[in-house]
Amino acid sequence: MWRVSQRPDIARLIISCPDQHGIVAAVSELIAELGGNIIALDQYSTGLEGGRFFQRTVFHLPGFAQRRNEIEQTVRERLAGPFAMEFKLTDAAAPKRVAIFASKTDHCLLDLLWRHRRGELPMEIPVVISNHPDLEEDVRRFGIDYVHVPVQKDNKSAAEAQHLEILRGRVDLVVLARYMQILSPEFLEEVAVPVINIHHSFLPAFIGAGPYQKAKDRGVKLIGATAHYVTEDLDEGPIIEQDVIRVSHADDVAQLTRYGADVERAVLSRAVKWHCEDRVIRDNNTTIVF
Ligand SMILES: Nc1nc2c(c(=O)[nH]1)N[C@@H](CN(C=O)c1ccc(C(=O)N[C@@H](CCC(=O)O)C(=O)O)cc1)CN2
Repeated sequence: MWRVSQRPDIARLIISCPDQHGIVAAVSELIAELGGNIIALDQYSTGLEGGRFFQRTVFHLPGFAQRRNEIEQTVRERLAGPFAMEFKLTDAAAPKRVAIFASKTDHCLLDLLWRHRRGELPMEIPVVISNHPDLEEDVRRFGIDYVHVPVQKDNKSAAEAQHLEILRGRVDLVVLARYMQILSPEFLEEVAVPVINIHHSFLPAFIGAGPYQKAKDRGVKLIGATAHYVTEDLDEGPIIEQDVIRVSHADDVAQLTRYGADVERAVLSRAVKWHCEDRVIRDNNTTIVF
């Protein structure tokens, strides 16, 4: 039994544009004219008066892979131009190429590798990069390449240059699985693909380092985790997914860290899966998740 995400000839058209009458009709008519059959469609509008419209359309189109360039050009001419539309046209059968960055903490990294091995995440993992050697053996057991790139205060730009050399042309997404180095604006510009981070707090609470200690000191009754796109503003990027778990006064920081780890890895895996399925659309500093 094919899962939709694996079947050949399944395309996804992701659009955003100023809202106006006739967008859904125009998209549907064009897909039908091209010989496609819509199998899923989600849309959202922030309002007709000056609002923006977002839509994710999944359709079956025999020979899509061979006709992709022609279809993309037709979408550009018939939709993007007339509706001032931004769009992305993807092949659902083409897994996203995802590089994972990690430091010493293993739970988020191993959760992604384990779910990937089980076929739960529609992605390929060409490489894991870490600023520590600790996790190399674990990663290689999954048959995945591991590159140790040490990072110190005085060599950050050289380390990032090495990262870019490893990643160039090989990835569609970078995931920071508790990677404990702040990425420079230059790196984010150069890598030119989305970067997803898991922050171990329920943002916007407790931005930056040591959120579990901050949570303990504040006496919160809920702790959480947040997966977000990375921007140069630390932990302030568009939120993709969050979750929380109850805690009590009796829990010390070590217990908060243990409870939090389960939330972090579930939140990150959901965010990565939804991104790989083209379900997440950025709208300034927020996201729409279909
Ligand atoms: N440009 C960005 N880079 C990173 C982000 C981000 O949002 N924008 N998120 C962090 C992850 N993170 C919290 O989730 C985080 C990681 C590291 C630090 C930090 O202070 N790092 C120090 C070095 C610490 C060390 O060597 O152990 C530093 O980089 O100087 C704060 C928050 C990942 N990167």
